[in-house]
Amino acid sequence: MKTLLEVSGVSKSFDGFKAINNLSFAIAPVELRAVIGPNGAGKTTFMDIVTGKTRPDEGQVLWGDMSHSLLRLSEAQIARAGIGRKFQRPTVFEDQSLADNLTMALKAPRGPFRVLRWKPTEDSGKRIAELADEVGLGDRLHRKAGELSHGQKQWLEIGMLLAQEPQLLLVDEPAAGMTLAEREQTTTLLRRLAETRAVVVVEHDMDFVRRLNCRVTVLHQGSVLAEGSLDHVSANPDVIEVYLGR
Ligand SMILES: Nc1ncnc2c1ncn2[C@@H]1O[C@H](COP(=O)(O)OP(=O)(O)OP(=O)(O)O)[C@@H](O)[C@H]1O
Repeated sequence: MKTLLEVSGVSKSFDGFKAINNLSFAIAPVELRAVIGPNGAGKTTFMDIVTGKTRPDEGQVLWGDMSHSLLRLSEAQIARAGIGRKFQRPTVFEDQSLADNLTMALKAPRGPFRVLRWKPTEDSGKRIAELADEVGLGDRLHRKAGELSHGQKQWLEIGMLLAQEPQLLLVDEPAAGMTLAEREQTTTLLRRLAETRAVVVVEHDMDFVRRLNCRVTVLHQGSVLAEGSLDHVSANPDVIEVYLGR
């Protein structure tokens, strides 16, 4: 199997506490993966390490066909290499229209001078409409982002990430604060996005994870406790003890 991202033997301590402990994780170029685990299992720290926000004490993080190490790259370089991260709280510009938000995202990524040189073209207009369609907001392009529901803001932000054409999308607790209908649409969206790229979803909501219908990695005390289908990991006595059974 081809691997897009390979994390191997990674550890990270904070004041002597091992938040990540000899963690290994790999994802294919086209794959949807859910990461679950109790509070403090290391899920956020794992994403911080992949995106360059936190430097591990040991281990490797390798990326792409050429297995380049990400460890020496800055957060901005890692984003440009093709890793997009969606934080839990949406951070869209509420006073701007959806089209303006998406325009900023199109301009943003590739170095500071791109913003200066960037001019709207017919192509960029088309791309903005495509991005809005892709996240189910095609009919709201000229509405202000502040008028969107919480779930719709999350989709807009995913659209803004897609503007940068990430090969790997990391999504932190998308279901939080969403209505049931929004959660259902979000699972559909994430599954569709993962048909052409790698998507890692960190989530506590087990119904949401079930609907993602993908391979699940269970983290516990900074290591992988179990991996496989949700049914497989749910039947694991260790997983039941530390997470699902509580
Ligand atoms: N910058 C930091 N300084 C000190 N301790 C930290 C830091 N970042 C994380 N930790 C600790 O590392 C452990 C793992 O935290 P992390 O946030 O990665 O877990 P998590 O699985 O994302 O939890 P949650 O589900 O609650 O978001 C926790 O015990 C946390 O307190």
